[in-house]
Amino acid sequence: MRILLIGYGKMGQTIERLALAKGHEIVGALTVEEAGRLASFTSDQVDVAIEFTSPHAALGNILTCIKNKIPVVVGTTGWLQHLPQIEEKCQELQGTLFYASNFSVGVNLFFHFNEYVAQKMQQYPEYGVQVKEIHHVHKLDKPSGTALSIADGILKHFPQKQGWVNEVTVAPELLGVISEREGEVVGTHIVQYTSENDTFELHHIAHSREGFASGALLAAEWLPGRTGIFGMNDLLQL
Ligand SMILES: NC(=O)C1=CN([C@@H]2O[C@H](COP(=O)(O)OP(=O)(O)OC[C@H]3O[C@@H](n4cnc5c(N)ncnc54)[C@H](OP(=O)(O)O)[C@@H]3O)[C@@H](O)[C@H]2O)C=CC1
Ligand SMILES: O=C(O)C1=N[C@H](C(=O)O)C[C@H](O)C1
Repeated sequence: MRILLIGYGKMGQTIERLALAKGHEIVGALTVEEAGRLASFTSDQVDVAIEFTSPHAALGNILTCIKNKIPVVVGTTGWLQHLPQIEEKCQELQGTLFYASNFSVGVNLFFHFNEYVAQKMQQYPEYGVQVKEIHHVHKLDKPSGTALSIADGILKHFPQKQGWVNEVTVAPELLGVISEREGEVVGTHIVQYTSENDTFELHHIAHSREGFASGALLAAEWLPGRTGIFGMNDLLQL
């Protein structure tokens, strides 16, 4: 497959390594300096683009790919407020987008178990719930995209909670989502239920970026030939 990497940082470089090992071709790897080159690529040259850049760059990159009929896999977090605009463009131009707050198979299993546990725990009001995420100090967005997906999965089953706040809270109508930035931590997510008597946790620790990269590559192999907006549930059928 001919892959265009949009973003050539920690994720772009990990994806390149795994893609070359699987026999794929990298037709370009764009950084900030070369961002303007994106518009010149067409679907004749690229089978799929993989976008891991920064929250403020994702919207423009996605719209350019849709305009140029290049299927695009997006891992960048912190841009979901623009989703309605992207959905509209995608429908208008028959575009192809795959996005996930986290491409690791383990985290997507975690999402599944998180919802199962939330559904059960909602029946036991003596337990409080909170989400915690820990990432490296370079991360630009908070809470992490993964923590927001986890929060959505909890809020769906806790009708008494009206939303989340990015701090510790004891307000029963709010879900606390705590963000910590520490050294080079790849990505840790914890859901914690605590009563006066005990605490139990769902805990996911990414040991490296390979899990994210191999998931993004799986999505890129699956995507060409499809039209619409897809995510990990479509790919993994969990
Ligand atoms: N969904 C998932 O599974 C995962 C998502 N992420 C998310 O992916 C994103 C990137 O992470 P990571 O690789 O660690 O970040 P890095 O900072 O290591 O790399 C970002 C790269 O994007 C480039 N870039 C920034 N803006 C543009 C632009 N407009 N056009 C082209 N390239 C651009 C940067 O260029 P330059 O080198 O010139 O600065 C850099 O090469 C983050 O939002 C992160 O949260 C991360 C891991 C997993
Ligand atoms: O910025 C990162 O590094 C990561 N970002 C994603 C997120 O915001 O959830 C996924 C992963 O945790 C690593």
